[in-house]
Amino acid sequence: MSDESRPAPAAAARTAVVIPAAGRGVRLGPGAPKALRALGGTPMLIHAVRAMAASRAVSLVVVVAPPDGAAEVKSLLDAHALPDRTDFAVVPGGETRQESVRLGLEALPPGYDIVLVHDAARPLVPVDTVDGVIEAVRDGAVAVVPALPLADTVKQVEPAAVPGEPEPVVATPERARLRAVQTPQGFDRDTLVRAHETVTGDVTDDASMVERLGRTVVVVPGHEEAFKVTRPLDLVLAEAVLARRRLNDGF
Ligand SMILES: Nc1ccn([C@@H]2O[C@H](COP(=O)(O)OP(=O)(O)OP(=O)(O)O)[C@@H](O)[C@H]2O)c(=O)n1
Ligand SMILES: C[C@](O)(CO)[C@H](O)COP(=O)(O)O
Repeated sequence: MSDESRPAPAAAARTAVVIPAAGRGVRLGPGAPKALRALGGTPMLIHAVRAMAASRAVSLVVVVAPPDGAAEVKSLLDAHALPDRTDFAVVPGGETRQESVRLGLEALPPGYDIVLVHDAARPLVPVDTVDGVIEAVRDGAVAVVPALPLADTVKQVEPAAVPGEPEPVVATPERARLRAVQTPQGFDRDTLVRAHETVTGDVTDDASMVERLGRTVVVVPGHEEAFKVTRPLDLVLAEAVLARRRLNDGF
């Protein structure tokens, strides 16, 4: 079925979220798996779960835990206050983000027509961004990514033949047409499942798998606070954003 002929899901279509949280966090440095590290005294994963459950449209959250950490993640979810209206499940993840997302998708029960995929490593995404993605899928898009314009100019390079040597620039893409893509990414469930069943090779996000199916992916506004905690400085920024929120909220 083409994008044009796909009927928009009913406004009542149920939405589930898969949270890949099985990464090590190598770029963040030594320590516990990244999703379990503390942000403002609470594991990053719990912030991400709360950010998804903050949307009234979300009725199920499936967390994809580090392969040997499913029991620990279950205990964490039990130990933290989470909304009653949302169901939670935990499954063990895989070697790559792609594999972890696939394992999360396989754990989804029937009855959820819209699926979001959200990095545990983006703990501070605001609920308006989550709702904006869901609304765009409800309006008929098969794949939706939140994204921001770039502040830096981007160069395409020829990787250096010898590591450490200067890399020759081969092109400067027009910045006005580039976007930095975040999560949650939102999908028509059948389309995302097909993408994970058929697309092979290295990809860094789920929407690019849908692109490879030849389907249209659309962009909605992302948010500065939906940044990914990847390197140590990102954790400093996340702590500052959280402290500002707590000050503004008066707790
Ligand atoms: N095998 C993997 C690898 C990554 N992820 C998840 O995918 C998200 C985005 O990945 P990234 O920020 O790259 O996390 P890590 O893989 O943990 O980071 P690094 O590459 O620095 O090790 C994270 O929530 C991470 O837990 C996952 O579920 N399973
Ligand atoms: C999915 C993602 O967060 C979109 O920006 C990103 O591609 C994940 O990349 P990473 O290599 O796992 O950090």
